[in-house]
Amino acid sequence: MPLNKEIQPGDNDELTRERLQATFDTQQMAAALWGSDLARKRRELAKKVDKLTVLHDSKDMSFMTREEKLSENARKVVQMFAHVADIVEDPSDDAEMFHLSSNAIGHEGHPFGVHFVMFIPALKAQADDEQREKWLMPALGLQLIGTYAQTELGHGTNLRALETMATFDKATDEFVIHTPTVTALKWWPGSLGKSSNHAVVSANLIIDGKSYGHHNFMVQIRDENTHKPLKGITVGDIGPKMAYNASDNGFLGFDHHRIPRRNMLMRHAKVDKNGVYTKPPHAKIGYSAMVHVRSVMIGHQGMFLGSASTIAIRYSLVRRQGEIKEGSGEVKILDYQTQQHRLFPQLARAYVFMFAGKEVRELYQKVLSDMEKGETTLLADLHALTSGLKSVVTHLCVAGMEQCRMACGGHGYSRASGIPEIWGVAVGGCTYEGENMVMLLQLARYLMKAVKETKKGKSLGRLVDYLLLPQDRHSLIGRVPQGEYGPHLAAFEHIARRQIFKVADELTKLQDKGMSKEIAWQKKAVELQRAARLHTRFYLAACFHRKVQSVVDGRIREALADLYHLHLNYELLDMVNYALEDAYLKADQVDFIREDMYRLLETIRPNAISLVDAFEFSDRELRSVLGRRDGHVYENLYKWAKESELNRADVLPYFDKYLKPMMLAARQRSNI
Ligand SMILES: CC/C=C\C/C=C\C/C=C\C/C=C\C/C=C\CCCC(=O)SCCNC(=O)CCNC(=O)[C@H](O)C(C)(C)COP(=O)(O)OP(=O)(O)OC[C@H]1O[C@@H](n2cnc3c(N)ncnc32)[C@H](O)[C@@H]1OP(=O)(O)O
Ligand SMILES: Cc1cc2nc3c(=O)[nH]c(=O)nc-3n(C[C@H](O)[C@H](O)[C@H](O)COP(=O)(O)OP(=O)(O)OC[C@H]3O[C@@H](n4cnc5c(N)ncnc54)[C@H](O)[C@@H]3O)c2cc1C
Repeated sequence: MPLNKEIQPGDNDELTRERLQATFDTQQMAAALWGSDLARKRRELAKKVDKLTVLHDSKDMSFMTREEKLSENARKVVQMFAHVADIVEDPSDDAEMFHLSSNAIGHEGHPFGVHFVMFIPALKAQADDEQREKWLMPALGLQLIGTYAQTELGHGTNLRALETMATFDKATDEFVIHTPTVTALKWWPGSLGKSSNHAVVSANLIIDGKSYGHHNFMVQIRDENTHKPLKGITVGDIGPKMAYNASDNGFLGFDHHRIPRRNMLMRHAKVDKNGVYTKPPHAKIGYSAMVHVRSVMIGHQGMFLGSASTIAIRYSLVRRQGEIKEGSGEVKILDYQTQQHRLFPQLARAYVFMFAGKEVRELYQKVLSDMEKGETTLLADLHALTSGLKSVVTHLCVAGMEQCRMACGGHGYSRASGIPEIWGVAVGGCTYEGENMVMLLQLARYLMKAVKETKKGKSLGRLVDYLLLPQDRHSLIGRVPQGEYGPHLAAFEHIARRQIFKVADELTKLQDKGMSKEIAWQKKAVELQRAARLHTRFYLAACFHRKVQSVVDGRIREALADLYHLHLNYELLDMVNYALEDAYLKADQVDFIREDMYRLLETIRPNAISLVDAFEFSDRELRSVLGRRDGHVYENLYKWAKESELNRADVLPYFDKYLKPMMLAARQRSNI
């Protein structure tokens, strides 16, 4: 039995030979990546989706208009729910459902995207028991379609400036929801434009003329039967986007629209019938749906980068171009060192992002169950961690995916590669759920508080314990045996700690000179976001270390360790300026890191296909001609191109309408 479990009769021979070189069992690696239970469920659900033709794309989405895309994905999502009990083991398991939707529907969006990822989590965390009964149960039972309407045309980041009003009317025991200006229109919510009939709406709570800041309200926006907007509500689609065009992101305006008082989500903050307001136990508890998405995004983004790496690495083993030694025949492009250097570090990042995604979900679950008991101590840690990870992971993912696209040459630019769409979806993640730079500055706030605690000999939390440790003056990289690469990890720690203390000292100096805290913050904002990035990159490297250490099977651990060591080298070189500034690393150590990285590229090369096969993306899920498991790329690229709508006729009307008359006229002129 070969160790790579993807080998099948009829596959491209080149790929089979590559797969036979695996040093580990790909299904065991899949278990390390996804968790053994989820890996098994993914495998089984993919097989079931393969058999259920009603879940298959009716044609490649690249050849569809937006309306066709919306309709196609609405059709598939309805079929998916109709068959869900036969396909998944536990429909209430978000991870299993996500993988089902990834297989059957893809990532271009569908009417229930925000319903599951924000609307339901908002109800779970913020609705009281009676409200859960009223809306959560119908939402889970698909009796209604919900969205999360927070961002406005004028403001997305600065939530304190949101303008939508929810004014309490004591006489009728109602809130009057109103959009006072054009900039107050809700703008962007997913599935709002044409699909949803309910929304969790963020609006400023106003009682007796006093504003209590924004709170969340349940608002029905469309009639349950006719689907027409209710009186006092204007709603529509905001138009085409870079990608994600099967989602109808929308706008929404209210003209003194009335809802019952009990439509304010009241698990934590409350308003009684006399207009008496009760504060929540934590000022930011109403932000929980955002924290939820930030926590799931990390693993999803890792998956997007894993998909792009799979496509590029498989294709690089099919594509031959040029010779390394003259006369010895064209080589697979993955045999070029530059191609390996382009792709393997992205593969390593995909792995670690998936591991970090798992860790952060565990912390989220813990915080959620604490919150249920009114306990909010870990909320700040979770906010800091998710803010940093969300920003660094999305940024590195899209940079990595772009490398994958370019590594596929011309065919990478074609939608047949599958990379443009997932890149477009992933890059949205740099903006949604908190613009990256803004979220890095949120983490920086936490880090600056941590420095203050450290100076008192205390730690703000587990994530920043390392700030209490003393700084070494010189790195031991290349000075001691490599072992588990401890000196490399220590270098990540050193770089992060130094930048964090450096910027904290600079802030103090500016304030000592009389500058206000806010202006000093502005003067150092770029350095602050750098501190946040370095802290997060250290977290990621340490997470990779924890994962490798936890693996029991020797062959899996060895293959993972190669990726981990490559990651350490590659990322350190990417941040090397920070280590050179204080001469922590010497030039010869940088050379040592480089040479070790080149060695690791060669070590990883024979396992490359098995490391991507271990993601176990089905062809249906990958939606890529270049990334096909069987490697039959060229004949299928030709087949795909023939499906282009432009090939429906040899001559298209625009030729007769514009080009032919122009050429005829030009010929006539030349005959005169
Ligand atoms: C069938 C299908 C099945 C399954 C489907 C499964 C999955 C689906 C998959 C994909 C999903 C599909 C689609 C999803 C795609 C997109 C969804 C995107 C949705 C959105 O974008 S919603 C809108 C998001 N908006 C934002 O993120 C706004 C960003 N801004 C902010 O968060 C805040 O304004 C802020 C944090 C920047 C600042 O807030 P503030 O002004 O109120 O606070 P301060 O800066 O003054 O800070 C004060 C204090 O509070 C702390 N703080 C801030 N936030 C939090 C928090 N969340 N938790 C805890 N603490 C917080 C902050 O740190 C300060 O603390 P300090 O101690 O005073 O320093
Ligand atoms: C695909 C997609 C789906 C979305 N889905 C939803 C949804 O379902 N529901 C919803 O409510 N919203 C949704 N959004 C909106 C999204 O959450 C916001 O666009 C996002 O939070 C960024 O806010 P903004 O657009 O106001 O950007 P801005 O804040 O205007 O950002 C513009 C620039 O200003 C900078 N900037 C802003 N503030 C600061 C600051 N304090 N310090 C330093 N720099 C700053 C930013 O870094 C950025 O460079 C979605 C957006 C996208 C793209």
